[in-house]
Formats: sequence, C-alpha cells, structure tokens
Amino acid sequence: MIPKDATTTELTRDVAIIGAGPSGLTAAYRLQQAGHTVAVIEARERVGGRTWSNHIDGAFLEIGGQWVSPDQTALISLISELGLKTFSRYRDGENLYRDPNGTMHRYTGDMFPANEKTQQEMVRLIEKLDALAAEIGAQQPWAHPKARELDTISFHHWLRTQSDDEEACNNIGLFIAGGMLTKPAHAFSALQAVLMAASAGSFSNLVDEDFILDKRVVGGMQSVSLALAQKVGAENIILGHPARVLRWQEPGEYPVRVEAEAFSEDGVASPADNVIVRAKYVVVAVPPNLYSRVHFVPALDRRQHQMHQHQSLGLVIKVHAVYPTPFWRDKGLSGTCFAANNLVQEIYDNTNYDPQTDQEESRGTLVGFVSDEAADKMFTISAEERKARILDSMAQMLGEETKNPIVYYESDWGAEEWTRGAYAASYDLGGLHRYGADQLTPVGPIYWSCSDIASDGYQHVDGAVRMGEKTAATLDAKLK
Ligand SMILES: Cc1cc2nc3c(=O)[nH]c(=O)nc-3n(C[C@H](O)[C@H](O)[C@H](O)COP(=O)(O)OP(=O)(O)OC[C@H]3O[C@@H](n4cnc5c(N)ncnc54)[C@H](O)[C@@H]3O)c2cc1C
Repeated sequence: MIPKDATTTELTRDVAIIGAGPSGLTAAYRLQQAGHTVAVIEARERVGGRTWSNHIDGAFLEIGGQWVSPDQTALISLISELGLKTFSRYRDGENLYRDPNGTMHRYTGDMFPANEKTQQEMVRLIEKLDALAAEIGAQQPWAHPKARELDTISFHHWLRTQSDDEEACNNIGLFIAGGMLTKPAHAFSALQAVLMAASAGSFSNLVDEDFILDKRVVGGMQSVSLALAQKVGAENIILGHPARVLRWQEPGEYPVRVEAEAFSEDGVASPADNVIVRAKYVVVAVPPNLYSRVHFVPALDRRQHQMHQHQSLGLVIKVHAVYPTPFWRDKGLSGTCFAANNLVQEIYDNTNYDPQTDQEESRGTLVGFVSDEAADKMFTISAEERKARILDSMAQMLGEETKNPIVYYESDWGAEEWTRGAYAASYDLGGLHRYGADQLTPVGPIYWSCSDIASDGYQHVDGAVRMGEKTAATLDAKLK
C-alpha cells in the first residue's frame, strides 16, 4: 500500500480511469458528457499513449500510430467532433516491389508484379482470407465452429496448407505478420490473422495500402488525445503517476481505490505527491501486457491471471528518414516499396502537412518498418551499424540518396516501460479461441478498455476509441 501522508492528494470520482491513451481519454470524455465525474491516472508525463508526435532535430515526426482508414468511422467522427482535420498520404507515381531474387519492379495498383503463377496464387489466398473474414467476423471469432481448427495452426503453416508458392505465401504473410501483428507468422494463429482482417473490414483492405494507410491527422495523431485531454480538463488528469495498487472491494459507496505513485519517467519518485482516487468504477485502459504491473487487491481470479499471460505485443522499429526534398517523386515514384525478404519490408512517403502554412512541407519524409525477428537482430548491433544497415536496405529500393537523410530517428516502443512493444497485443498460438470470450468480462467494478481487445478497429486507434465509447456507455447505464 502506498502510504497516505499529509500531502497525498485524495480524489473521489464516479469513475477512475487508468491510462491516458486514446481509449482512456475517450471513455473519460464520454462519461463526463453524460454527467459523471472522472479522474484519469497516467504513468507518463504526457497523454496519447502509443500515439506521440514530437520534433526531433527540427523535424516533426509521428513516433507512434498515425494512419486512418475509411472503415475507421468511430475515429473519423471523433476527429471531426474535436475540430481536427486530416490529409491524404502522398500516393502519386509508381510503387516498387523487390522480389525474392532482389530484382526491382515498378508497378501501380495493389497487386505486386510477381510472376503470373504467384500473382494467381496471391489472388486465390486473398479471396480465401476475405471469405474467412466475412464468415467468422471480428465480434466473436472464438465462437465460430472453425475457431479451434484455425487457432491451433500458425498462420505460416496455414498459408502453406493452402498454396505451394513460397513467394505468394511470404507476400500474403507480410500483410498480417510484419505489417500488422509485428510477430513472425509462425508465432500466431490463422484465426488471429482472420480477426486482424475482419477487424479492418476484409483482408483485401489490408492488402490495399491506399485504403488502410489512407489519411493522417493534421498536427499528428496525438492531437486527438491532446484535444480530448483539453475537454476532460487538466484538473481531472494526473500525469506522471503510474497506478500501483488497485483495491476493488473497499467498503461503502466507493469500492475502488487506485493508489498512484508520483514517479517521473527518469525514475524520480516524489512520495509527497502520491494520489489516491476513490471511485464507483475503474476503467483499466492499458494494453493487457501491462495489467500485471498493477497490484490488484484482492488478486484477480485464475482465469484472468492465465489469460493475461497469453497476450503480448509484437516488435517493430518505425524508421523515420527526412530529406531536403522528396527526391523519389522526381523519379516518378510514390515512395511505397514492398520487399517481404528485406530487412525493411515496407516503406512509405510520410511527408508532413504543415498546419501553419496549410500546405505540404518542402522536406520529404520516408517511413520504413523493420519487424519482429529482423528487429531483434538489429538491436544486437550498435546504433551506428543499425542505422547504416537500415538505410542500405531502404537504398536498395529507392536509390543511393536514401543513405543521406538530414534527420534519422528510430521509434523504439519495445524500450518504453509503459508500452513494451508495438503496435498492439495479440494472443499466442491457441490463445484466441481459449481466452477471447473472457477478455472483456468485467471483474466487479473493473472494466477493460484498449485497442488490443477491440473487435472492429482492433490494434488501431479506431479500436481504442470504440472501446472507450463502449465502456463509457456501459458505465453510464450503470451509474444512472
Ligand atoms: C509505432 C506504432 C505505429 C502505429 N501505427 C498505427 C497507425 O498508423 N494507425 C493506427 O490506428 N494505430 C497505429 N498504432 C496503434 C495505436 O497507436 C494503438 O492501437 C492505440 O494508441 C491504442 O490506444 P489505447 O488507449 O488502447 O492504449 P495506449 O495508447 O497504449 O494508452 C495506454 C496508456 O496507459 C498508460 N499506462 C500504462 N500502464 C499504466 C499504469 N500502471 N498506470 C497509469 N498509466 C498507465 C500508458 O502510459 C499509456 O499512455 C501504432 C502503434 C505504434 C506503437
């Protein structure tokens, strides 16, 4: 127990919310709109969680989540409600595909220019996955009659039961493995892949980068959380205070007592500034891999303890490289590159829209991704060597100029104590059908809310918003 001394602040609210990411802040805002009082407790000294924009060496970078797709209607409505604007990703010109032999191909449209047989196989696999996503859906994939069968085979092996074309399997695998769950395709099940596809509307939507990476928020995705925080009010948001203890069976009208420690991100504890929030309900709006960082009193039950150990975040390095101009456009290239066998498997033009001048920045920005096992290897070498290897890999696709950015930065969410990976959590092999039905079950006054347990918008900011709204609606009904 965190000792209560003379200066510890004690707040009493209808709902305590742990985590000031998009999910926790959406829940807080909707609850307030419904007339309830809230306090949001956040470990970091900023809001936004896995969405975070910052200026690095003079360049504006979206270090975390950024893209919005047309199916993400909860997020799109919220953006407009908050008075924020979006802009389209640059997509003129030809894309590049590097085949397994290292040969570069220019192409347009959403089908990689592989040989005819591989293309046919890819189309067949996409149709198969679209059909499964439509049949199983994102709401209760664990309840489908095929759930166990699909959840006990890895996506890697499932693809190879469907096709003997290795290039087609690797290309299709990329969209879910490196591209979304950021785990090797042997580490998660075919059912988890189907959930990923269904949550985005279809597998075809994931394959179509013009759909899934459609728009960005002017000023960065973190603006959504910053705007929500402004609505909720600074007096109701406690930054730099990890929730350490959650008591949920206290006597009286307020069964919840959250004890939050004043503990800065650089490791300085200020015990005199500890905060205690007493509440009727609590929303735990942090990814499931962090639930066990909180000491629950009394302890959660066996099922919860087991379930949380089967959900883990993937790992990806989001690489930002800024150049004096978007030089690739002069070559008629969009900046979009795919190479399933490369260190950097995906690259996109990530040039910013400047809200001050209301036009695109003159500097060009590329963003690339190094996923799962390749990311593991990169973190065993020095920062200089890693940068050289990553830029080499990008230059293999976009040319020598790529090797000389004026700003270079790697988003490393695996090293962030209050996230521990990217982009979001997924179950290990067999976990989704075994535990999925219980992932949203409240425990007494404790409710769970984050993108990692969303159905529509799963793994995305949209899912975080949907979960925040759903949890707020449930608690509003209970509080009335
Ligand atoms: C590199 C990267 C790229 C991404 N790209 C996209 C994209 O392009 N589009 C998209 O839609 N999504 C993207 N995502 C995913 C998206 O950012 C997340 O799905 C979303 O931010 C999840 O929101 P959340 O509120 O559920 O959780 P989070 O954003 O993780 O917020 C949880 C909050 O809880 C806090 N917290 C944790 N433990 C405690 C504790 N004990 N006490 C108090 N506070 C605590 C954390 O500090 C954090 O602020 C990306 C993510 C990353 C990392």
